[in-house]
Amino acid sequence: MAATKGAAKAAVPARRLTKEELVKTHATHLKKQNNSPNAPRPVKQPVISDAYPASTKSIRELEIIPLSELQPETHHRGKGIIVRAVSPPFLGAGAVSIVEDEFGNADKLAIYNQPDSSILSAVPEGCVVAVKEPYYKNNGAAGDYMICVDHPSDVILLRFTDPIIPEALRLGPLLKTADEWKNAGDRAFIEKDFPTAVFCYTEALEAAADDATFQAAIYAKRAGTNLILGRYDAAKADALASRTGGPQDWKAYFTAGRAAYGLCNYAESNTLLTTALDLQPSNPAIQKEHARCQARLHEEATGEYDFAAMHASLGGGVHLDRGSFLRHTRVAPSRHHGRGLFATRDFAAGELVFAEKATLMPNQYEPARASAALFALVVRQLCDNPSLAGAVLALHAGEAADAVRTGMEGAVVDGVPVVDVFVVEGIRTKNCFSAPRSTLEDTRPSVPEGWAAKGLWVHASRMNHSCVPNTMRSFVGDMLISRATRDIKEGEELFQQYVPVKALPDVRNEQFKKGWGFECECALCASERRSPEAMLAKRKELLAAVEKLCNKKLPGKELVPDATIRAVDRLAKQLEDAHEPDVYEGVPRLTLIYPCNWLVAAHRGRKNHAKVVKYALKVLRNFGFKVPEESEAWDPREMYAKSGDATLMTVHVVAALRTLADAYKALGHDEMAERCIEAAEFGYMIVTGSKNDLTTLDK
Ligand SMILES: C[S@@+](CC[C@H](N)C(=O)[O-])C[C@H]1O[C@@H](n2cnc3c(N)ncnc32)[C@H](O)[C@@H]1O
Repeated sequence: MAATKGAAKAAVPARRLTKEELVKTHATHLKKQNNSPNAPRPVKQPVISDAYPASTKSIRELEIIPLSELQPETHHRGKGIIVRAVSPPFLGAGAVSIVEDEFGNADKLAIYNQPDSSILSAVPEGCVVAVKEPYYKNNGAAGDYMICVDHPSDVILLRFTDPIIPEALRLGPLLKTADEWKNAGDRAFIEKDFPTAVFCYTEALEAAADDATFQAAIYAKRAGTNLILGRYDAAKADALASRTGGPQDWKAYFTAGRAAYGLCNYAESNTLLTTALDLQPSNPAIQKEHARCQARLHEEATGEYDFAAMHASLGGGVHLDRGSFLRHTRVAPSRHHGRGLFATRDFAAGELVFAEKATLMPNQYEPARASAALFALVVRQLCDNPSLAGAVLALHAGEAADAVRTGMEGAVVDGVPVVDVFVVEGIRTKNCFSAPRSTLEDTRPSVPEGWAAKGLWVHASRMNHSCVPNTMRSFVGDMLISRATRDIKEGEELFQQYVPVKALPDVRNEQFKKGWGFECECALCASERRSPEAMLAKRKELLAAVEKLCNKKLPGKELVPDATIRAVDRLAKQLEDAHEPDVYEGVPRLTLIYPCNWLVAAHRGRKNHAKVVKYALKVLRNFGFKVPEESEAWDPREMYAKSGDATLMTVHVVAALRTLADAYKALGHDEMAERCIEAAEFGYMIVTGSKNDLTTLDK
């Protein structure tokens, strides 16, 4: 049954462009193509509202139809086509080729979302492909149509000897002997055309099916090539297949160990590298990899990281060679939604809860490109390393994307894992985090906003959102660090803020609803829901008025006039009075933070230290913290541990504490000043992930 999508079902078109017309136009496009190998290729990111599932059938179960039977705007369910590329590809967001079938019908084939590691990312002229359950669409102009392949697993590169290829499309094998294929593979390898090298070595293996020694050598070559391509599953399998039982097997174990390392499977890597080392105890390359693996296992077990070294290494790349420390947290059903992350032991405020290396994070910090780069990387990983697919595919994808799941995602059909790009995009949007190169650097006032990579951390992704969360995440390169913002008990659910929360409860909940499909029930949102509409309206009105006034005169180099300060103070007081004590007991008062911070800055400019103290304390209170009294002997860390379960930790808390310290110092209250600095530094560790002094805040 053919299924139409969008426009009403059209019949077979009366006229399509002829092969000559197609080839001629294609040739003009090819002339304009940017052939530079380093030219960035755009990514066609799928639009979830157009979602359709990936084919889950083998090409051998489908009815093969001629191109002439394709109907526009139709998904040809139950059918397939087999075609040969008769042109070089035009490479843009996809690879567009002119193809023909066994009857001489020609058409345009656009293949999207193939990883660079696949030959099909740039379909070579002459190769034969099968497209499963093709989607055919009009290209705008009359007679101009295109077969459009979004899911990478919907197109299969056929081996030249595959009996499914119709007689008329057969070229016969280009090369005949195993040696010829091996040599072709070696040539491709030298030219750094690794996908072609893998293809040729595969043909060589087939051609030498009876020669185990020859095969072992080819497996070793293919293992090395797959390792370079980042196809670690295949590299490991090939390496192990290259074993002969002799002393030279150390090479097989060494390659397999490096492949397991690439999969971040350090326990398995350690076993394989140890075997390699047993066979070649004095080999320095194995010793080095083995030591590296031991270091990862140590990090996984202890959570001991040299954060200063991690920051220092960022110049050399953002993908840090570190293990993930996850062992004191676990994924379990949550009463808020699906599954959540839970503490498996007590944590003190400030402690490292977990640290996770990105499952996937492209080194792309340009805001316009970051999302597409992550999407492409997830697709690539699912195609290239099926063993990692489970953890990614298990993530929540949102209702729209979940609706197209067939349950076959990740299953290998026709030799490739089923990859559904709409499910991938759903997973990306619901689970990715924006990551600055370093949160520490990001707290500098001079850093431009919005410069962040997008990445996927499958463990951290399990955390549900709270506006007053008990953990806070930060980044160093592709490492996500999660620290406790207050004391956490064993068994407690862990929460994080998905995005910096907006002050008004209706505005922020609208954002959650739109972005993630939920309404927040954290202590703050639950409290604020108890406040009548009229009070919310009053707070909104006062907030708008005070913001307008504050924005007219931002405290900077010039002194703010007394009259303006008095007016802001009056409005801030009214706004404070519009917070019902029973509703806001023990929870933040977010609308008050902006005017209070403004008043801190205005009074600081006038060196009115007592007023700075007054308003900085209010800022802390408005983030939900119990503020220190001068008369009390307080341990600075208690501010985090003993302020209740509804505090909101941000860098503004650190800044307020530091300003408070300066004001106390100016007033001659040295002890309070010292304690505030200690509290600020402790808070800065929570914010940035590691111990740092406060100097970065000024740069
Ligand atoms: C990154 S996932 C979090 C893990 C998710 N609970 C799971 O089962 O995989 C994001 C999704 O969790 C849900 N979610 C997160 N925080 C929530 C909360 N506070 N209340 C209700 N649902 C929430 C939303 O459906 C959101 O799209």
